[in-house]
Amino acid sequence: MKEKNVAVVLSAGQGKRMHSKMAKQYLMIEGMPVIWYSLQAFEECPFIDEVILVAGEADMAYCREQIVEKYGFRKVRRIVAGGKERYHSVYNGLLAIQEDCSYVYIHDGARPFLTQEILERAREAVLIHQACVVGMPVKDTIKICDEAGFGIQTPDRSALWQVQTPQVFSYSLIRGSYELLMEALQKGMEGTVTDDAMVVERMTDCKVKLVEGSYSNIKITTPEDLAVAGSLVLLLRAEKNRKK
Ligand SMILES: Nc1ccn([C@@H]2O[C@H](COP(=O)(O)OP(=O)(O)OP(=O)(O)O)[C@@H](O)[C@H]2O)c(=O)n1
Ligand SMILES: C[C@](O)(CO)[C@H](O)COP(=O)(O)O
Repeated sequence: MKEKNVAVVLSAGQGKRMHSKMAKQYLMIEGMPVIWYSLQAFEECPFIDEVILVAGEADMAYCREQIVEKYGFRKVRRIVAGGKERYHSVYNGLLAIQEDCSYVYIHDGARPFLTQEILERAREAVLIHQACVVGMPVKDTIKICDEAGFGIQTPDRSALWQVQTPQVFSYSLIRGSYELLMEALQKGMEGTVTDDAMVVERMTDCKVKLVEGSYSNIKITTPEDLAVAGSLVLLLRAEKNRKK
């Protein structure tokens, strides 16, 4: 069977930490919306066949007209409504994928600096391991603190990675893991779910391989990230022109 790769691009968050009127994924970086950069990476990637865009219920028409149609993203086959938390949005994206899908590339729409090199490394890893996440070794020392804000433990930094997206899985593995998660949550399972790898870690025996991303593959979360992103776009553009 031919390998079929589908990207689920998440754009249904409210961006509360950005404190802007407009959701952060639609704010501009050097003339283009944040989400444009994320979608463009998949549009340019030769092995991604289609994209499911997950948007806020109130933003679905905006996404279709002002993002997908305006910029001509031909790989976006469906725009589906997200949910309250990131994992609800991922689940809705997964439900929209057809059964003939081989691998799913889940990506935060608010991470605009995804490169073709990262996508290639992720593909190599998922073909071997069935589950991988992009990330980078942490640069700072990390403290675990108590409720009063005192450091109580300093984990060995050499074993710590900061995790990014894309997070890539065989379709059957991630779909099955999310079905189990939804069942467990209904039965009262507690705890936060902040990425997709932890769903696979909790719900299955499958090990998730860490793949080198990039320190530039930042998530736009707070206002200073937007300023950094503006500088990064200019820097990466200059680098690209130098290589030509
Ligand atoms: N219910 C949600 C929450 C988040 N996301 C998406 O998941 C990515 C990462 O989430 P985060 O940075 O936490 O975004 P927000 O939830 O929008 O931010 P905040 O937590 O500050 O409100 C973003 O692309 C966001 O649009 C989503 O699709 N659905
Ligand atoms: C998935 C993720 O991008 C990994 O860093 C991140 O956890 C999602 O964003 P959030 O800020 O934790 O909701």
